[in-house]
Amino acid sequence: MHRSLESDAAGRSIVQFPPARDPATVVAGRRRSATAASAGPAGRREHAGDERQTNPPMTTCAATLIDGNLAAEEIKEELRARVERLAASGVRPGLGTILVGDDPGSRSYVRGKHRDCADVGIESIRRELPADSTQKEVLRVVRELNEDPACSGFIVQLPLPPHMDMRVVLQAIDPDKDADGLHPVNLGRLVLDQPGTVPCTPQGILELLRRNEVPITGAQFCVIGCGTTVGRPLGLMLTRVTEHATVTMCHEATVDVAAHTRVADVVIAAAGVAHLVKPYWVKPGATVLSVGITRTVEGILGDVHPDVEGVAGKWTRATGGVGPMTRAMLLRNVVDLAERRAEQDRPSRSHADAVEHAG
Ligand SMILES: NC(=O)C1=CN([C@@H]2O[C@H](COP(=O)(O)OP(=O)(O)OC[C@H]3O[C@@H](n4cnc5c(N)ncnc54)[C@H](OP(=O)(O)O)[C@@H]3O)[C@@H](O)[C@H]2O)C=CC1
Ligand SMILES: Nc1nc(=O)c2c([nH]1)NC[C@@H]1CN(c3ccc(C(=O)N[C@@H](CCC(=O)O)C(=O)O)cc3)C=[N+]21
Repeated sequence: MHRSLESDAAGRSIVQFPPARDPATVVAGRRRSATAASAGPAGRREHAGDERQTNPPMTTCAATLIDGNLAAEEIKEELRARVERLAASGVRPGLGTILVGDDPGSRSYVRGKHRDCADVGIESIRRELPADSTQKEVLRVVRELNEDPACSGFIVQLPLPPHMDMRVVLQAIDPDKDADGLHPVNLGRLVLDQPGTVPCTPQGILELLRRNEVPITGAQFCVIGCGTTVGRPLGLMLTRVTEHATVTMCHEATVDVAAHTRVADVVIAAAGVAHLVKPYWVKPGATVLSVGITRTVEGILGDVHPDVEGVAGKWTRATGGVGPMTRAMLLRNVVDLAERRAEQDRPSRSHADAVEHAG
């Protein structure tokens, strides 16, 4: 492998891409000449940067777009039926959100979550605190929702202001009300393959793959990013015996991420680095999901370069893919929690029988 290596201030190796004689640039060159007569709209070149980093726009053999909005709508339809059944037994699920500060992105996510709740009949419980609140004040609201019988599950919108310790706040959530699946008990249950609440985004990714008939068992996955909300739990889920995928996890110290993505049947980009995955990083026909988000003045940029469309078999864009599924899975977690609680609160059949006999 030919690549140029440098070291950063911490002495870690940095790979310069594209390396001058990297074999992938040959692939990119071949693609360029093969498609020279079918150049796509000029607008698709806007983030191309170095010409050698990206393939030219390809209008032929474009990847099939995986539609997260459609799958999320199907899931919401399933949830509406479950919510109606709960309502018939006198139970209304409720989702709580705790938003600290006024980050416009976070505000917009939370708004979206409550719109979704209204859409399927889940009650919304909103708590908002100013950015300069103390951690103690946030913990008080966490405890309040832990105790609130109307709240089946809740989330603390991340990131929290820098003066707070996210771990302390997440640990204060009752694990049986942890709608995000980010409490250490639920992450521990995931490691041990025990029932519990599973984080929304990896759950949404698996659901999206299943509904779009992307093979999982035996497939080679490359997950870029091992953060707590996406990459790390996704790796755990993909390697359970029920999924049995082979997974390579990449992170900032991975020397040559492209070497791992190029051999993958499925690439999941969850690093939060705009347009990280270039077309020449992708095995032709592979499935590529864009999860990481970078907000810019021009709008949302995903971790996957738009020209990947010309190489992938199936793919998602930065929006309309994994995002709506994350929201749908949050609703599903809340309905799961409400059903579990209703089951626990119902007197068991044997107990009810015993009462009847006694009477
Ligand atoms: N679309 C959706 O529904 C959702 C999107 N997101 C987005 O997904 C992204 C990931 O979220 P989260 O898991 O919380 O992220 P974190 O910030 O916790 O983790 C990011 C991970 O990416 C790795 N990384 C960063 N830069 C590179 C790079 N150049 N090459 C390889 N790996 C890299 C980091 O490596 P290291 O471990 O070495 O630091 C780390 O493991 C974010 O952009 C977030 O906004 C999150 C939730 C839902
Ligand atoms: N406790 C917590 N749980 C989270 O799940 C959580 C979080 N904090 N902090 C931030 C990230 C990010 N995240 C997204 C959810 C939906 C979309 C989504 O629906 N996006 C739309 C576009 C939305 C827009 O245009 O702004 C789409 O992809 O089509 C995106 C990102 C959840 N996160």
